Amino acid sequence: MEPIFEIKNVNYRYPDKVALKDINIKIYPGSFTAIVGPNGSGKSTLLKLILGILQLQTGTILVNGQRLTNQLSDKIGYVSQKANAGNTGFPATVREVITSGLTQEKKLFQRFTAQDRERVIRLMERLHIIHLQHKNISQLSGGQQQRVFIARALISNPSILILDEPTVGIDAKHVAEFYQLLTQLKNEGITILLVTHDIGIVADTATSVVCLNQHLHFHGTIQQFKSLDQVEISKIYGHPVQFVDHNHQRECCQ
Ligand SMILES: Nc1ncnc2c1ncn2[C@@H]1O[C@H](COP(=O)(O)OP(=O)(O)OP(=O)(O)O)[C@@H](O)[C@H]1O
Repeated sequence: MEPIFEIKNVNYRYPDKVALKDINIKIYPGSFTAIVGPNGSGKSTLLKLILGILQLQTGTILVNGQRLTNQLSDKIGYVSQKANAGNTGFPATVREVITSGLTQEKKLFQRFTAQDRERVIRLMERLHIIHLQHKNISQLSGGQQQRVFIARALISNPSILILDEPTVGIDAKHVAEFYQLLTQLKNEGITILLVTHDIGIVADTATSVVCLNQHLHFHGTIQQFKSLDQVEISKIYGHPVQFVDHNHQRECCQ
């Protein structure tokens, strides 16, 4: 199988800080990859390079074997770290927020069609937010808002969904529902790339794991990741990280 993403020999430095050193990663279609690592380890920088928000300095990133272009970036849906917290004062309804995800594929002044409206409704049904369609986004809980931002990212039918710490500020019950939704999307064939601090949730939902700390410290399947011992994981994090058994599953306390 050909990788959907190939990151080759990528280095990145900000004026006063080296963020990434010699990163090589292959991501395969239909996988759910969690990118983990301590604060400041380069996770968001890597996502921004993949998304073309930051320009590559060295190395290459291929999507479906090609360098990223505007056309290819339509295949990627993105939910940013600030998506829920930053938009709470935004005066728009759920339906308007999701419809705004279609503007990328519209030409200037092109109107939304009945088909577009139908697509938005079908997606709201699929994500169980149809009952919220006329509510203002600011009236929703963090978990509901996050579903809406995922819907906005999915409306252009991307084959890849990239999320940067999407559950910050969301309570435990809604976090669990949120990961069920991501698992459902993965089962529907969407490739998922998720930056998170939550290793416990990763162990339950991801199929592969990338551990960053400037360098690539680990890249393998979830089974290989679970078989790493605590000393190895603590080395990656630069401080002790302890796995505990909870309901026969390993969870992680940092
Ligand atoms: N615009 C910037 N200018 C200068 N340095 C930056 C900039 N953005 C990030 N950095 C630095 O680059 C390093 C990597 O940052 P990055 O945001 O990629 O880490 P991260 O793993 O996503 O962190 P966190 O988990 O805290 O969100 C950090 O030391 C950070 O301070």
